[in-house]
Amino acid sequence: MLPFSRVAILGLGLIGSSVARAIRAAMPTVRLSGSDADPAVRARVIELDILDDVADGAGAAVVDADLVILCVPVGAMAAVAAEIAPELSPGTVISDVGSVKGQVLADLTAALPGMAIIPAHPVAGTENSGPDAGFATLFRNRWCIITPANDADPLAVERVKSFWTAIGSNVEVMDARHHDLVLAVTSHLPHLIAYTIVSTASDLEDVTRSEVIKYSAGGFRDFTRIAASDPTMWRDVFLSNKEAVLETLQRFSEDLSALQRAIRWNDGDALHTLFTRSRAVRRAIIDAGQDTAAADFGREHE
Ligand SMILES: NC(=O)C1=CN([C@@H]2O[C@H](COP(=O)(O)OP(=O)(O)OC[C@H]3O[C@@H](n4cnc5c(N)ncnc54)[C@H](O)[C@@H]3O)[C@@H](O)[C@H]2O)C=CC1
Ligand SMILES: O=C(O)C(=O)Cc1ccc(O)cc1
Repeated sequence: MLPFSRVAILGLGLIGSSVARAIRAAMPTVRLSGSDADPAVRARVIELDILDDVADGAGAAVVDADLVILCVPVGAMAAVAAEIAPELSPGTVISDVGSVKGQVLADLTAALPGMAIIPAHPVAGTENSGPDAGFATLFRNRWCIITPANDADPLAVERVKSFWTAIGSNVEVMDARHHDLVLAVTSHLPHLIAYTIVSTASDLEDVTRSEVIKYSAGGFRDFTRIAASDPTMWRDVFLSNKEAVLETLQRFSEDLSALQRAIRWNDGDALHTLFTRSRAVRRAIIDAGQDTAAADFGREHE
């Protein structure tokens, strides 16, 4: 039996449109509605024909839905929740895909008292945005972390778990605060570092912009992919996960200072030890089947 039969998706960019495509592929009988604040996105989604019904407003999209998924930047979750509040039927499950969970759980709980709120974070994405960037296999074999409050309805949690499993994800349930700490290290800090490196390189006065582009081999090129990620989305991530990001950044700055000292004092052993440890982390990720670059390449050519 399907966990949900009428799903509404609010925010039809990379993630919202991918969720829609994945539902169509895995659960074709589910009735799909949705909306987006941007009229150009709504028009494009109608052209792409990935939903049964594209409404002009979020309120109209959620009428009769048994699952509503908010796929907007984390800073817009509270406003969207307030907009849909009067239109929700009792028993509707509310979820989201935000990259930060503590703030979103608090915002949704405040705006939708008494509703079943089961936040989720598919740890899958790309640097692209908008409905054309989405694809049905985005969540296949990727983790989706579900972060319900302690007193959440266990049946609603099970239904959201089944939903993500049906579209190919591996599901883990975690406390929202713990999620935010883990993701600060594995996702938010790396994005901050990529934004900084690209900005530093293009600011350097003795290296012209064209040289940065011309000689952007290997490492720098990889950083530019991450640094091309959506500015609104990432502004919201850093402002919503301030505490964990600042804590992680403090640790990172200390480690960077230690490296600086090792280089200054020709401490080759310290450098070698650190680089050896890092290489082991990369190998562990590959052994665990979590290196997604090859998989992404495969998908683009499916
Ligand atoms: N991009 C990624 O790789 C991943 C993103 N996420 C999360 O998914 C969410 C969506 O991100 P993307 O799909 O990448 O962004 P996107 O920029 O591709 O799509 C977001 C859409 O939300 C719409 N929107 C913004 N404010 C709105 C409002 N008040 N009402 C209705 N629609 C509104 C925008 O017009 C846009 O079409 C974010 O919370 C992000 O943190 C989660 C996993 C991966
Ligand atoms: O493109 C990449 O490398 C990403 O890291 C994608 C991504 C961005 C944000 C998330 O919350 C989850 C995944």
